[in-house]
Amino acid sequence: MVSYRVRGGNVLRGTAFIQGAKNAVLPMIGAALLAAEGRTVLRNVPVIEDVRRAVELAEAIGAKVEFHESERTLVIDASRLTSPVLPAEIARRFRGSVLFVPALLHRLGEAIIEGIGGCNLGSRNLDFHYLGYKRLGAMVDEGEAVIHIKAGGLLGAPLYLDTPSHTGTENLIMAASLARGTTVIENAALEPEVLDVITMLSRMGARIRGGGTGFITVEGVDELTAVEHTVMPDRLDAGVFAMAAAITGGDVSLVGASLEHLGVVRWKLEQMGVEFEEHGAVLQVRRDRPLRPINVITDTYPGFATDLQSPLMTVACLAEGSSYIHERIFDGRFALAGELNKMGANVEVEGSRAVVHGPTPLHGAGVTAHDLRSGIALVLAGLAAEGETSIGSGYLIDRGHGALAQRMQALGADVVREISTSDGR
Ligand SMILES: CC(=O)N[C@H]1[C@@H](OP(=O)(O)OP(=O)(O)OC[C@H]2O[C@@H](n3ccc(=O)[nH]c3=O)[C@H](O)[C@@H]2O)O[C@H](CO)[C@@H](O)[C@@H]1O
Ligand SMILES: C=C(OP(=O)(O)O)C(=O)O
Repeated sequence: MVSYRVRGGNVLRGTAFIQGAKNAVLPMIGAALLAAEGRTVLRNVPVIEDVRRAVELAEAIGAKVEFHESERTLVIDASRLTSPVLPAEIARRFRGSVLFVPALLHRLGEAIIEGIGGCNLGSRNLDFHYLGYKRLGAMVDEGEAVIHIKAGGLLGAPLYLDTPSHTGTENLIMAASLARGTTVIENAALEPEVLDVITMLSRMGARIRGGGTGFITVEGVDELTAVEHTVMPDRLDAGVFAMAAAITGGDVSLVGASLEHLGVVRWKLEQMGVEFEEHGAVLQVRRDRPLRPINVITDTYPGFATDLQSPLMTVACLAEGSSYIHERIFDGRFALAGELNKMGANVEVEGSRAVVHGPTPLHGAGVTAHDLRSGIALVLAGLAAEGETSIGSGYLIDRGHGALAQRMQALGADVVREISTSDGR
């Protein structure tokens, strides 16, 4: 059992290194499995549990994978895939397992999905994925426990997404890249991670136009080759460290953060009183005035990222007035409110809306991470709280943030990662 212990009150100052993006590297591992020859090299890979699970899953289907963690580099040899089964015990532990399906369909003609994990955020449907595969010519059998997808050679087709699904767009682009003929995907996702995946696939030989426009055209090719690619920085990790500076009234330099990728998050934090300054490739973030309340509506990119809604809720607890949050992407993403209230916050939730009545001084407590982002949001709460906060289910935080305690400690925070055995030893 992993937990995080945070003693609050320290003002964060110094330099933090932003990791590579979780939500880019997972589809890139899926893309690497499309290459039937050679070895793919991925650099700037975040050392997080989701990547470790992805490595295990790739090995389970026959790929040879080396994760050189200290070099943050993955070397993937997918020349021999041997099993179409994504086994439950690995696949259920992270969402990225769903991104292995296109490679299995092209390389082995079928994918057998025994489970799909990821954060528990309410309904997380995959109907756009399945509908897309069907339109490309696959047969999808959605059983109670196992999903079986079969494809005897995919054919390009016009596709659309009801809403611009992040992994849905990536999966359909990958499926279309080796399908015969042309595929057009309407209402495609615009996230920077999706564009980074398109860049990698294009280097591999895929013919993809329209990334970032919402209309993507893919001309199928016969094969894709193994390449070297550097994963983009993680804008969610950057957003969290910016908010850590904000909540403690600190001043931090973020190496590898991009203001462009932060988008609306930057404007919202500025409205709250946070200052950003770019010094070449380093982003400085500081806050030395009282926090103002904020209104936030989450949306697909370029809207406010739902994954940063939880950390922002924590920051809003210290703002001088009431903040309003409308969560539009997931229908179960407010479990954090109850945990923050245990720490002295006053957050009211009604349906998809939350009101954060600030400012409320926070005090340390024993709290639980319900998902990755509520976990990191509780670490932020602990930084601002009086006394000690203990955050359980820390594995969920480790799914998406590597070396968190060390990186926080480097800024002067008192954050410790602890491991205990289940029998209390
Ligand atoms: C590994 C990864 O990249 N995870 C990210 C990805 O998740 P993920 O790709 O799972 O999120 P989606 O964009 O697909 O889902 C967004 C919404 O669309 C709905 N939907 C999606 C697909 C579908 O076939 N049918 C359907 O109804 C979902 O239920 C959800 O309400 O994007 C989310 C939204 O930015 C982020 O929070 C996750 O961090
Ligand atoms: C929801 C998230 O991840 P996943 O889609 O991997 O569950 C997240 O990163 O906050």
